[in-house]
Amino acid sequence: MIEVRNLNQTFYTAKGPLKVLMDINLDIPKGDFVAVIGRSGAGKSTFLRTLNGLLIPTTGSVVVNGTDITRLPKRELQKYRRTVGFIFQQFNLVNRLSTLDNVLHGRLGYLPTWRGLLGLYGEADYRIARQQLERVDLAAKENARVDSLSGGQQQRVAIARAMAQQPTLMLADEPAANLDPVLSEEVMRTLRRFNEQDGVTVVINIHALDLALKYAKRIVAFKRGRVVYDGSPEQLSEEVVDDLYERKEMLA
Ligand SMILES: Nc1ncnc2c1ncn2[C@@H]1O[C@H](COP(=O)(O)OP(=O)(O)OP(=O)(O)O)[C@@H](O)[C@H]1O
Repeated sequence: MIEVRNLNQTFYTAKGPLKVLMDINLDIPKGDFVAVIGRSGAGKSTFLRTLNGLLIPTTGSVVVNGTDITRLPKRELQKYRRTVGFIFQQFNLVNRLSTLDNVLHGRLGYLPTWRGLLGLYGEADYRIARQQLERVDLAAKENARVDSLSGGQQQRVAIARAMAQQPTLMLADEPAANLDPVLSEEVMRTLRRFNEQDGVTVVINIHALDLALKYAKRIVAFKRGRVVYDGSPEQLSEEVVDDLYERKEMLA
């Protein structure tokens, strides 16, 4: 369970303070699948980075299973981040390495640093990595250099790597943005499958509203740093969407 309380994020820029998140209050129960939507600059990525402990909020807290992760000592924060998978728009794989080696990177947080540096993974790490590769249908490609795979396959490798972390929370920042519509659906289906089969909580930033409505269990809409909708995909009305994307203003 994630409890976001009175979260505010202000960046102090050369042009003065920039309020990016304002008074965010959300409860995200285990196993939820949340799509965060909103216009560019609404604060979606900033919100995700706060959930991952990458950003310390200006004020407020993010309590995960009883612990406020925004004020953790470095070591504890590293431990927390081991349990959070992060999927990026640009896949963030190591191109010159094999598919399997990339998935094994998901195990690094469980290894002492020296073993990680030498790539000395244990049997269990290989087993977990191969299991995840199988689940994304890429077992046959384990020795292939990852940059020889298609974009959709690379994103599936990235998902397998995140799943190899055995995360309780999976964050994804526009994971389908660089993919064609068919591959985008495939990535969303994969995330939903892991969400349902493993009970992993998923929070995803996404511009494609159709995919958000089809695959998420819950929509959270941000407008200029505030939550303006939090509810089911079914109940998200045209009016809210128009207002969110300021469509009427744009057409006027
Ligand atoms: N570290 C930072 N320092 C200063 N400003 C920042 C920083 N990070 C983000 N911003 C600003 O905060 C605002 C919100 O950015 P954010 O990336 O969270 O938006 P977003 O909703 O994810 O947008 P997009 O959909 O384009 O990714 C933007 O104006 C951005 O320029």
